[in-house]
Amino acid sequence: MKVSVIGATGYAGAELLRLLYQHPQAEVVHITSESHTGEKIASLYPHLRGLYDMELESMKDIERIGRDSDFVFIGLPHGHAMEVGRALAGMPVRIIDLGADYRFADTEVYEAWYHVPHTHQEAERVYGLAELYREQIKNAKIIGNAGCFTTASILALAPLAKQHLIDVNTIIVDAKSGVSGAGRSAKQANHFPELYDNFRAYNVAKHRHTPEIEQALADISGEKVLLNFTPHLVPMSRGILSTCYANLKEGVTADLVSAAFAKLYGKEYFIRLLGEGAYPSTKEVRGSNFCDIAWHVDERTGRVIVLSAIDNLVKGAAGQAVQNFNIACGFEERMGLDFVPLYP
Ligand SMILES: NC(=O)C1=CN([C@@H]2O[C@H](COP(=O)(O)OP(=O)(O)OC[C@H]3O[C@@H](n4cnc5c(N)ncnc54)[C@H](OP(=O)(O)O)[C@@H]3O)[C@@H](O)[C@H]2O)C=CC1
Ligand SMILES: CC(=O)N[C@@H](CCC(=O)OP(=O)(O)O)C(=O)O
Repeated sequence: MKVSVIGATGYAGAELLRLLYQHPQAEVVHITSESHTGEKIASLYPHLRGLYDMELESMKDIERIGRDSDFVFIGLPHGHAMEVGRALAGMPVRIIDLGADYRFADTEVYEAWYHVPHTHQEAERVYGLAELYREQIKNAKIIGNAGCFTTASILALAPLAKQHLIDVNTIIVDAKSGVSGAGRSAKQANHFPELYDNFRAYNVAKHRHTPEIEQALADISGEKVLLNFTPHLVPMSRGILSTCYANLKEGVTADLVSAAFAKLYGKEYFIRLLGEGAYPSTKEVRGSNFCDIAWHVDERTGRVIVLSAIDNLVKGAAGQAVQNFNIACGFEERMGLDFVPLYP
């Protein structure tokens, strides 16, 4: 398959190049950047030196890139992928967008939280969370790859929402991310003295991943879902740990909770069920496409606490995009993704 990466100079795009390099069925034909057109990717990411020889191109001639490609991966900030999607709409090329433009079924929700007009409302799109939307992904023209915090949090709660074991309107998601989640461009909050030896929450009660988690859990449970999501920034480069709380319904036991996880994920290679009472950690999934999940039933409070860990750049972005690419192509889902986590 000929593939191109739009926005190859971002952290998500560069991680895609790392993964695609050793994918046996993908050949990268175009990589783009608007601010480094004409340069080699290794001048920006020396870890890729010797691996990609082509120059970064502008995406101005996106139709030509689309004609040359079976798949286009987009790693642009939200609001920009829609322009690419519209330009390629009449062509056979398929699209996997790592940003938020194609994640929402209801574009009014997107507009309300992202504060930009949705300019490709008619796009036929599917939500790209591989384990939960596999059937829809198979034939999709446009895949809106799930977000990073959202992947960790939805996967943690989906079995309980699906089996109606929790009151979905009592959910609290408390998540922590490494700083690569914020992208490569310089921001004061990500400056070393602000980050180092520090730990803080941000965007409380207003983070854009809130409606994305609500959308997926509502779809899975068949109920309207309102929840609280609080992200935190941790001074590490990669990794997300999501701690999710919900009230258990009357009579729900720890065994029922464990059975719900086994039923939904028992055959999922990339979801590793650590079981009741265990503790996933970001380092145990680092560099891999795994999502490690454990759960704790607190009989005293009647709550369940689910913990999930992913690498934000892999299962939370580029790895999931390749997993979706594999599904869309009918390839073995693990193809090019069978990494042992980089530990310690
Ligand atoms: N980082 C992460 O962990 C995750 C990121 N994502 C999503 O992936 C996308 C990229 O994120 P990330 O790689 O972190 O971001 P970066 O800030 O690291 O990279 C952004 C990329 O977009 C390009 N770009 C920036 N502004 C514009 C513009 N106005 N027009 C065209 N291109 C532009 C940049 O290229 P250049 O300036 O060279 O042209 C660069 O390639 C985002 O939508 C993000 O939400 C999703 C999940 C996780
Ligand atoms: C640490 C950090 O800043 N994380 C980003 C989320 C990651 C991202 O890029 O957003 P998507 O997953 O929706 O694409 C944030 O909170 O906005």
